[in-house]
Amino acid sequence: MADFRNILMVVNPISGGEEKDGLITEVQLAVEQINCEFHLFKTTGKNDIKKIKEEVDQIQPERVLVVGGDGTVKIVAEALLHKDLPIAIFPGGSANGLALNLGIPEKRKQQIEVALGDHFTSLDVLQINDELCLHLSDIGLNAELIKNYEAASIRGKFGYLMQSIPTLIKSKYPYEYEVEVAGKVYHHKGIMLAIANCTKYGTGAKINPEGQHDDGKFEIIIFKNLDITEILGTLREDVKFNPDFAETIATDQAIIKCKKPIAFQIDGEFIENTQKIKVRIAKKSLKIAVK
Ligand SMILES: Nc1ncnc2c1ncn2[C@@H]1O[C@H](COP(=O)(O)OP(=O)(O)OP(=O)(O)O)[C@@H](O)[C@H]1O
Repeated sequence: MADFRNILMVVNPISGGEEKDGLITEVQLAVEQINCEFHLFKTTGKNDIKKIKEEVDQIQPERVLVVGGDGTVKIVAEALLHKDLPIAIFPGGSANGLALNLGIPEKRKQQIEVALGDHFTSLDVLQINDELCLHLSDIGLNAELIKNYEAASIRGKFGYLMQSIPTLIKSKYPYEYEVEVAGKVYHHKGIMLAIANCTKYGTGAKINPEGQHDDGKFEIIIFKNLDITEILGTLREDVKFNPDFAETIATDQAIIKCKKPIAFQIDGEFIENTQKIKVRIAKKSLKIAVK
């Protein structure tokens, strides 16, 4: 176990709709048992990046524990950018895609062991326009679904399910994408274009079988149609896409243009309707505790 003096725990109190006091108490006990000072910061949804930066500057922790979903991990990552400070993830959102990709255990005791342990991975991060992306971003139908989910009042997985049929009915797909990679321009029509740093969504759907979070590359995957058999196939571990369904381009930077503004999401948060996206990778920028 690593040697700590201060640990900061950042908790999103509303993520995943679950109560987190039990987890906080358990982690606090484990931290105090190793004679380390425990500091707690609860996000408010307003200016959290700035406030976490201030907490970190004041406390000078050796590790930051994050309790929340992908959106919360992203907030913490933005606050810690360019600092060599490892984080640990306690999956606590309705979508925990990054934790799933990194194999963070499901049992609390093991999560605490990992969080206070000394095994790490170095995650590449993507810069997409002015935003950071740790995991997965997409332009098209899935982002449209997230936009509708965020505008509705029902949270959690059921909330997504409730929005899926109206999204399918209202969306104006196929969308037209122009992808510029290494001086080459590709034109595609499809239901969605994913920008993937990892392999899976938080639902377990494996949309980027070739992806690795630390290889200095990301994948652009264009999904051409709503083939339900292929979509269900992404739930298998050994996914192989039919080229009529999906096409993949691996790169370290790209420019994506759309004919009309299309819904665009990063790590499960709707960003805006957009027509142009610039993506580049920053290699191994975030140190995360893993098994
Ligand atoms: N106290 C708070 N009240 C309201 N929103 C908050 C609060 N703290 C953080 N947030 C917001 O929560 C979002 C991140 O949630 P996260 O993705 O981690 O969990 P989630 O359960 O997956 O979320 P969602 O159900 O919205 O997908 C960010 O938009 C952040 O600004």
